[in-house]
Amino acid sequence: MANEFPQTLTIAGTDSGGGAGVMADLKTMQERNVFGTAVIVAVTAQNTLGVQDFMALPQKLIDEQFASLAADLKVRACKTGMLADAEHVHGVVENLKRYDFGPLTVDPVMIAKGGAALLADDAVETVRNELVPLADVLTPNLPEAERLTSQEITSAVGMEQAAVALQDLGASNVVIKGGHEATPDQASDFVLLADGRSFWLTAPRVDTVRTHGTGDTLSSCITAELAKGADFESAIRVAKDYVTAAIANPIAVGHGHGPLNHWAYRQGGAE
Ligand SMILES: Nc1ncnc2c1ncn2[C@@H]1O[C@H](COP(=O)(O)OP(=O)(O)O)[C@@H](O)[C@H]1O
Ligand SMILES: Cc1ncc(COP(=O)(O)OP(=O)(O)O)c(N)n1
Repeated sequence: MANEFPQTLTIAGTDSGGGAGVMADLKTMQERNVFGTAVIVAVTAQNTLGVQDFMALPQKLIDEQFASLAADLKVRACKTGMLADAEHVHGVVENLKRYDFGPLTVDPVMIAKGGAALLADDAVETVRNELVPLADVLTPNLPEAERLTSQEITSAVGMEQAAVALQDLGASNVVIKGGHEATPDQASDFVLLADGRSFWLTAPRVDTVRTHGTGDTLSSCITAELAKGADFESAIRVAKDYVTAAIANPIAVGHGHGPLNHWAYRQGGAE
């Protein structure tokens, strides 16, 4: 039905602390005026200090969540986040091939800011071979781009080369996030679009530890914009402004890597 309210889907893990994973995704989707749904792949015991424990759900229950959504809702865009291990990456890929949930944004989550592994080491190959080729948008941070390309990235040129390598693996549009870059002044992401055009998105680097869930927030905002019909370039540009505002207007929550301010963009926070 053409006039159905835009519906989105996140396929990821939960964060009991509310700052990352499915929680960050749904907050972002709500703020961007789309209806958010979720397939939970893993449950973490997590707060701003780190990940204390996690468990992936049985694949059968994950398959059933996909089937429930497909039987009723009209999802227009979806994203993946924490997928835990090779078996679950493969199971999610099978479901993404089975159902049409619109353009797919893949955030290839591997390691949380506190250092906890959210993807088993041997699953990187499954992400590279099975999930990346399905990605309409791929949003690795620098360590993830290095793992996926098996290349060390030490410069802007290295980010540009990695984006090309990731397109060669089958991703259509690539955003290499520079949050982990050692630049004191700017947070710069490199974007390579499917048609070959490329550009840098640059924002002032905020000197803060409240950066929990930045990657999730960026990728779920891209998903929300795509669900509303935006083209890939516009969706990525809005998402960069959204995450920048959410980082630049911090809220005091927790004692470690605090979560973002998901209201900031709507309230006219620095973009
Ligand atoms: N301190 C910061 N100041 C401003 N922008 C930031 C900061 N840290 C990250 N970002 C931005 O947040 C987004 C997510 O990047 P990143 O933190 O690298 O992802 P991830 O959470 O997956 O590690 C990117 O647009 C990046 O440039
Ligand atoms: C359940 C869950 N999913 C993803 C992450 C990582 O999120 P990210 O946006 O990369 O944020 P940081 O971990 O870098 O803060 C997570 N922590 N938990």
